[in-house]
Amino acid sequence: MPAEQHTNIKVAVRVRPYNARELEHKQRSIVKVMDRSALLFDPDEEDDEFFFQGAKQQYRDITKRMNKKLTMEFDRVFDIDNTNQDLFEECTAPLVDAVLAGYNCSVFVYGATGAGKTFTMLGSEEHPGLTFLTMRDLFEKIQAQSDVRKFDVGVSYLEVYNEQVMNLLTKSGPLKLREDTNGVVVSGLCLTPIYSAEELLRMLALGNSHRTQHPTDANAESSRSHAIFQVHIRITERKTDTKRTVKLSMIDLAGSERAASTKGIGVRFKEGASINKSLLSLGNCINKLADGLKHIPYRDSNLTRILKDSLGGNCRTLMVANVSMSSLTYEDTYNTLKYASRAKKIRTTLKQNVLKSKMPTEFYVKKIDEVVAENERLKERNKSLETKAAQLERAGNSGFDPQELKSWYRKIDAVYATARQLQEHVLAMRSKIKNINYRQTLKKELEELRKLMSLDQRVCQEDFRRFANYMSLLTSQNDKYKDELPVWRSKMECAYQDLESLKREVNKSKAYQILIVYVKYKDLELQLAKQNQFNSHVSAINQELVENSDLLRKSFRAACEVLNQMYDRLEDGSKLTPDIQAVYDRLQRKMRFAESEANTKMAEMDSLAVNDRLLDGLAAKEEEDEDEAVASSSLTSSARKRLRQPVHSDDDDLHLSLEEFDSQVIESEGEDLHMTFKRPRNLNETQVVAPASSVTKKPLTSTVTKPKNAHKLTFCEMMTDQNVRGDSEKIKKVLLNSNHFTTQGLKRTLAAASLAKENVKYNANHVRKSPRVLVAKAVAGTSKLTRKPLGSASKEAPLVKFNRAASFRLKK
Ligand SMILES: Nc1ncnc2c1ncn2[C@@H]1O[C@H](COP(=O)(O)OP(=O)(O)OP(=O)(O)O)[C@@H](O)[C@H]1O
Repeated sequence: MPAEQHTNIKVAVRVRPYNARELEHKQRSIVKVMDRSALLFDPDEEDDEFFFQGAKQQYRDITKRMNKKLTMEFDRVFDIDNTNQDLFEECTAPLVDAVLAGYNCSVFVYGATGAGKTFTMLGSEEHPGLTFLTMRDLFEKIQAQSDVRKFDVGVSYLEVYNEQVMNLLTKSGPLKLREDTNGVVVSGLCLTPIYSAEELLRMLALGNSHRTQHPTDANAESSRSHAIFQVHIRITERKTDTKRTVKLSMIDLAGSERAASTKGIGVRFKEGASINKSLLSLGNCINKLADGLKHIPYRDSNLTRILKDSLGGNCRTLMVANVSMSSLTYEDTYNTLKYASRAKKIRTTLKQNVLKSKMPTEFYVKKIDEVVAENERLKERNKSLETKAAQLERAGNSGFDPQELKSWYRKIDAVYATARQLQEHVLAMRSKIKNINYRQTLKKELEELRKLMSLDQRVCQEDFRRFANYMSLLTSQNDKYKDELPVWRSKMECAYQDLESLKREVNKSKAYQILIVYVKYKDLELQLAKQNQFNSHVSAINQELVENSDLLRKSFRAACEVLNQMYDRLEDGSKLTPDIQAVYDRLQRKMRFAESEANTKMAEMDSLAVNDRLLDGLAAKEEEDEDEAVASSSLTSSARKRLRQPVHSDDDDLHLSLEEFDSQVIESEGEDLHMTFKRPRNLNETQVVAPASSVTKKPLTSTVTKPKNAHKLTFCEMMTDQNVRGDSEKIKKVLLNSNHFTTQGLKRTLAAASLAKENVKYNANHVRKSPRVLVAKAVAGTSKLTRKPLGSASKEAPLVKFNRAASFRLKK
């Protein structure tokens, strides 16, 4: 229990200087400040000289009343030159410390109208009053202590006007007063929480602007009400969590006045009466308190009810009595000083407020309301966050347990990793097999060439032995791979089956929507791996080709040198027979033909037009021509064979499933050389380019049903000699009538069929822009051409030759 202290109300008197009106009346001073704590009221006037007929008299003017010459003592007396800052430092700064130590404190100013109460309490911008200075100091000290203590500050600003209690901050009222165990409580008064000195001062300014003021004779800005500014502070010790609530009240009373001095009539008179009534009650209370009486008539007025705590309760109180030094306010000043003297005698009982809250219930009601509102706000926010989270969960993972999804991902990763490893292994083996096959083929061709060119049979036999050894080494290597391949392929098939069953599982799972995306991604990864291997395989084949062609070039150059030397010698020795000359000429022609073949190849590449029959025709013609040209026959034949193979465009892609892919590969092994893999157009599908033989002899029609093959067939049909030679107009119609042809196809075909010139009205732009219109114009029934079987390609020399120039013209 905190110790109680008994202390008297501190009373300070402040004397204000003369105002303009007082100076006008040249009144004498009735207050003389003796020292810091004493003053002399109505001093004896040694300087109050009496003159009669121009001469100074020894005796006083007997018509004048006797001076009171009252010496009065107070806790502090402030003379006219003391400032508000002086008052603050000496009187209210210690109170701030007391408040923060847990004591309730009150400061009220008392005095007649115009005595300087408001000037002292509120001040002006240049001379800030006690309230401003005290509050600023309070907040600075609060700030300084915030490390060790927590402060909750709330303010209220009340006005008692004509006995009615109004809230100056909200400009509302009248409010009722009631009493409870904590003392007098203002019903419906809400404390406004504040967090900085600036806020507090803003509140003060707001309240002041709402205060009732009217000019009186005594004061142009007379406050016609009592203003009570209260700061409630809850102090929580951070270490011990000890709480205490304290209150600092700053009270600016309305001026005590005599009706005569203010000359109030009507409303002003009523105001004055009311003010006087409450001040009279205050005076009574002060008197009784000073006399130590038990019954104090606080209830006589609302002002005294509100000030009950400050006057006779647990409060450290400072009363500032404002007086004017002018004899004009003689009575008021005397009364004020009398009251102040009486008040000085009042003793209050002080005790530190610990735990026991002196905050009004309204403060807690407000606080609880705030907490409840905050709670509601947080609940709402929580609800909306929960809804958002649920939405995100639904959108993001369809409400699935992340752990469950993780285990799915792990499972998918594992199955795909196995499949990928096996796929890589199988494809690598197959690439090696193809490479070895290809190398063997090329080496064989070279060997045949070398044999033809070799003159020394013994050297030839020796070389052949080494060649045979090398070939058998390659063969044994290849056999080894071929033996192993089925085992690995079946493993790969199993892995693919695992993939399929995993996909079925995924399809049935609840997390289907998420997992299917992941599975697709893994599929793409798998296909990409296959694509990369395909690229490596093509590079390896290319390398073989480069090496081989290098050898060929060297051999060919050497052969040509020998041939030329032999020719020169024969010619020099006049041994050049017509037969030899004919062979030589044929060889020369052969070389020219090779040049034209190269041109044809270039044109093919240029236009991407592929005409199997045309090539077949060329090859047939070539076969006819080559009989004696032995030296180049082998190579030319293989070249022809290669030419016979269809050059696969994207249009010829054969879409196979993974299983078909593998079975097809095995069938074709040894036949196809390097066109094993085909670049997948759709990465979700495995694609294989079947070997030429399987396309021409036994098309994989079960899975290959692309309509563009029909285009190819029609194309081939059209290019038969019969059609071309017979009726070029007919071909044109066939072409135009065929809806299997694309613009590009038509263009190429027209070029290939040398129809460009005569087909003036169907120029390239027509063909490109409106093939359908052209088709519509075509003669009906011309498409009923009989199809010739593919194998029945004419052995006759083709009449249709590729016209590259026409093709260029068309492009333009
Ligand atoms: N100590 C002072 N120094 C200078 N001027 C002062 C002083 N005290 C008061 N005054 C001036 O005297 C005039 C009246 O002062 P103030 O309004 O404070 O009186 P009041 O006691 O509040 O009057 P009321 O009771 O009618 O409101 C004001 O113009 C004020 O500036």
